[in-house]
Amino acid sequence: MAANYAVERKIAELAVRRASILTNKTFHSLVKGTVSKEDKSPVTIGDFGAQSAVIGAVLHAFPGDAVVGEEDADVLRQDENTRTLVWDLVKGAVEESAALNGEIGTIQTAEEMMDLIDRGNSEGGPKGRIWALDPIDGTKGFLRGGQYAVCLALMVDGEVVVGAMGCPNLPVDPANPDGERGVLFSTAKGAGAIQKPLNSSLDVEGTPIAMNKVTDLSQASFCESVEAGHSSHGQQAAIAKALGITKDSVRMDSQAKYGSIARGDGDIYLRLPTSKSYQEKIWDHAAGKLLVEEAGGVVTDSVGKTLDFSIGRTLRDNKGVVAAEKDVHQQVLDAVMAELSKASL
Ligand SMILES: Nc1ncnc2c1ncn2[C@@H]1O[C@H](COP(=O)(O)OS(=O)(=O)O)[C@@H](OP(=O)(O)O)[C@H]1O
Ligand SMILES: [Mg+2]
Ligand SMILES: [Mg+2]
Ligand SMILES: [Mg+2]
Repeated sequence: MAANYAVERKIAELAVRRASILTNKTFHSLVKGTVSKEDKSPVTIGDFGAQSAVIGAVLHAFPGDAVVGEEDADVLRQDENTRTLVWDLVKGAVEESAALNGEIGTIQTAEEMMDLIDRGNSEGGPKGRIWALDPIDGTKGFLRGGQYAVCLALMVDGEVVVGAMGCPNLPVDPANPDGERGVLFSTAKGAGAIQKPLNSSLDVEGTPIAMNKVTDLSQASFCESVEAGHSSHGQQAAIAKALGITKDSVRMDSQAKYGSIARGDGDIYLRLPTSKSYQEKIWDHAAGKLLVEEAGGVVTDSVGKTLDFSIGRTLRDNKGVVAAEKDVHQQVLDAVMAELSKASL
């Protein structure tokens, strides 16, 4: 019988929940402790804190597992002020999530916190149990008050089998955008996908989610990145035209895009390569891709190849992402390939 990964999924949900408490606190505090990384992208005290909160939970439950995490603790080891800010956050989140600590443990000291962050240093690969973690996906969105997500997935022998995603700023009910915010998505391979309010009680099972059945592609809508540097907006507009799509795209940061199409807020998510050299990171796609597949979608790269999570920290054998409901994915992919081939002529 195939493994159902119910325990891993539960732990992933609890880990993401604890980290979301932490990021939500950072979001509402004046101090974000933003530091610029080597590639000029931002990282905040929330990113570091969330990485330790999640890895602590995963390793408490599964001490032998490996983790590919986006961040490392170098800055915190060098800069006492930032370290103290992050440690205050982590301590607070651990205290506030006391009801979860029996299953996901605590973090006792700033040293332990930094060691946990650095346990995200796995190189990934084709064998064994490896978690992929993006402690804050869409850090720019986080800083501008838009969408962001805490994203965690388990890969076994290079295949994504569990995903959990906390989206603290996403409306629980898309029809009521001014209502309650904070959504927890989760999924396991072959077991479907659900969403529940991030602050629901622990025994709430969640509501199954499914992609829209698209019968007429011209009525479909895109979910797209905010940053023009992350996906080519011009080519996307041309693809929309080719498919007869006239609805405005919904723009949002982070893997909340995968969550949104998985629950039917939009229909298609494209990430069109903007540079030949950029390699997508596994933590930017692992949880979201399984959510979409388990909600009735297909996810490939921009030439129709399966995303290969088994070759390290990046998706270096893939270019871009095309995610759509399974009956229309091929049609969308054809339009994407036709448009991208013009650029290489
Ligand atoms: N050049 C380039 N091309 C493609 N992708 C890039 C690029 N640079 C960064 N990133 C990664 O994009 C992650 C955020 O993606 P989003 O879809 O949220 O982008 S956007 O802000 O909505 O445009 C972002 O994730 P976080 O760093 O976790 O925020 C990056 O890993
Ligand atoms: Mg980043
Ligand atoms: Mg990211
Ligand atoms: Mg990130």
